Order: sequence, then C-alpha cells, then structure tokens
Amino acid sequence: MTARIIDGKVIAADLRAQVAREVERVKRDHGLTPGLAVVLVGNDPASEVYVRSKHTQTQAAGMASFEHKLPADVSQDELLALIGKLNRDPAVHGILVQLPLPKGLETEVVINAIDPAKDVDGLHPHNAGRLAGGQPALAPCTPLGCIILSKTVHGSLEGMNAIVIGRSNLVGRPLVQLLLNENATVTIAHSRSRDLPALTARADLVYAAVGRPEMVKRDWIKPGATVIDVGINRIPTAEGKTKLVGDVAYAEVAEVAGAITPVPGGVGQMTVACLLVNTLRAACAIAGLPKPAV
Ligand SMILES: Nc1nc(=O)c2c([nH]1)NC[C@@H]1CN(c3ccc(C(=O)N[C@@H](CCC(=O)O)C(=O)O)cc3)C=[N+]21
Repeated sequence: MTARIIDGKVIAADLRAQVAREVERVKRDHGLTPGLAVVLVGNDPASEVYVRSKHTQTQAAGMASFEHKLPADVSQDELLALIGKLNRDPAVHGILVQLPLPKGLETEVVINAIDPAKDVDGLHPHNAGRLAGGQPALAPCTPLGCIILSKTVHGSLEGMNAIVIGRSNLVGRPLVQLLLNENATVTIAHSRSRDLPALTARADLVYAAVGRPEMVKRDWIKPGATVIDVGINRIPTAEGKTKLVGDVAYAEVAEVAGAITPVPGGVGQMTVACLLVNTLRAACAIAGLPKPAV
C-alpha cells in the first residue's frame, strides 16, 4: 500500500481564501480590518523565515500586519512594555510572540502579559484552561491545522484511536484537547513512554510532535493509519547542505500508512493559515460581531 499524500499546501491555500473572503465582508459591512502583530526577538534565521511568511500571508488575506523586531538583548521590561502597547492598540486584534525567546527572557511571564482576547497562539493560561475545560477558546494554530488535515481524510474522527507523541504547550497538550472535542480516543505519549512502537501501532491517527528527526518508523504504524507529521527538523545532508525532515521516517512510513503529511508542505502550511483564522475570529469577538464563517 502507498499512502495518500495529504497536501497541506492546497488545503492551506483554500483556508486562506476563505479567510480572505470573510475579511472582505467584515471590512465592507463593519469597517473592521483585522490586524496581527508579530513580535520577533533576536535573529534566529528559521524564525525570520516564518515571520516573513506570516507577514506576506496576513497582507494577502487583506488584514493589517505589524512586525516588531527586537534585539536579542532586549530587557524583559522593554518587551513587556511593547506587549502592553499592543494590548491597548485598537488596530491590533492578534499578538504572536515568536518562540523560543532568547535566554534571559521568561517565556511564561511574557505569554501571560498578552491580552487573552488577542492571544492568537492560544498559549495564555486563560485560553489553555478554557480549551481544557471544553469552553470556547482561541486554540493554538498547529493543533488546529492538524485537526483540519485529519478531517480531510476521515470527515469525522469520532471513536478513532489517536496517539499524540509529544506533550508541549504549543502542540501536544492542546492537540489532545482538540481530539477529545472531536470524540477521538486519545493516548498521550512522550519521551518517557514505555514501548512507544507498540502504543503507536494501535492508533488509527498518529500525531508526531516530538522534535526528533525521522523517529517514527515503518513498523510502528498500523497499516492504513493516518500519519500527521508535526516535526520540522533541519538536518545536514551528505552533500554538506541542509534539508527539512519531520519526526516521521517519511519514505518507509508512506509504504504502510493510509495517508501521510509531507514535510515541508504539510502541517507547517496549516499553522500560518490557522493563525489568520484565529486573528479573524479574535477581531470579530473583540468588535462584538458574530463568529465568522471560518
Ligand atoms: N509563538 C509561536 N507560535 C508558533 O506557531 C511558532 C513559534 N512561536 N515558533 C516557531 C514555530 C514553527 N512554526 C512554523 C510555522 C510555519 C511553518 C511553515 O510554513 N513551514 C513550511 C515551509 C518551511 C520551510 O521551508 O522552511 C512547510 O512546512 O511547508 C513552519 C513552522 C510556527 N511556530
């Protein structure tokens, strides 16, 4: 069997087009232009690439994009002052602080300073807690993207056995909550789990989000399972260059899986598209408008 390839590029482009239509409508009918502020501290080259693509796609969807670049040695107080300013800025409906932050800055303090209504990353304890309690919340973009990709294959995830490998605040934990909302049966695995291959082999849905290049192997996968690869690892090639690989050994797993996401071209594409969705939703909520159609 050869897996169907889940094309994140196409699915994300479709989602962005839906967002753009809704943005046009709220602009026209309500004079509301959703705005996203992205804060980048330091100059990690990979982060700069992501931030640039967020900027381009935000503008392409008709939203306002505000980029704030701060030096790696910025003080915590200066960063908090910027977040305070963005919290009060009526043109800003979404605030994303690119992670990881350079040493010396306390991620928790910085995240907790973001107005929960503008927390389009879904990382503030207000949103994380609401999500865990089954209440409406801004949910993190990467897990949202994972759910959308899974539903393109299965329609409904109800009753399926899912395994989430990884328990980060940005991906694993919120993904578990979203899967529960979809009525999946969820196993949460991580680096200390015993017999990960056997656990994974029971799953109809496999979400690999550990950050270890090509860790998930062919013999871990139940034939026909859907494999969603959240990993983005840059590794050296034999020719002295680098390439992106996921947490899944793609070529071998694609021989047994029913469907699989590529890296690049899978989950990463959805992350940015879902950021636009969250910004649109946050803008409508802040303006007291009904939920948008996307
Ligand atoms: N506060 C915060 N929120 C995040 O959501 C967040 C973050 N910090 N820090 C870094 C990670 C990583 N991330 C990606 C976004 C898009 C792609 C993406 O578009 N990837 C493309 C290509 C990437 C390439 O070629 O370099 C793809 O997979 O097809 C990847 C990774 C968001 N993150």
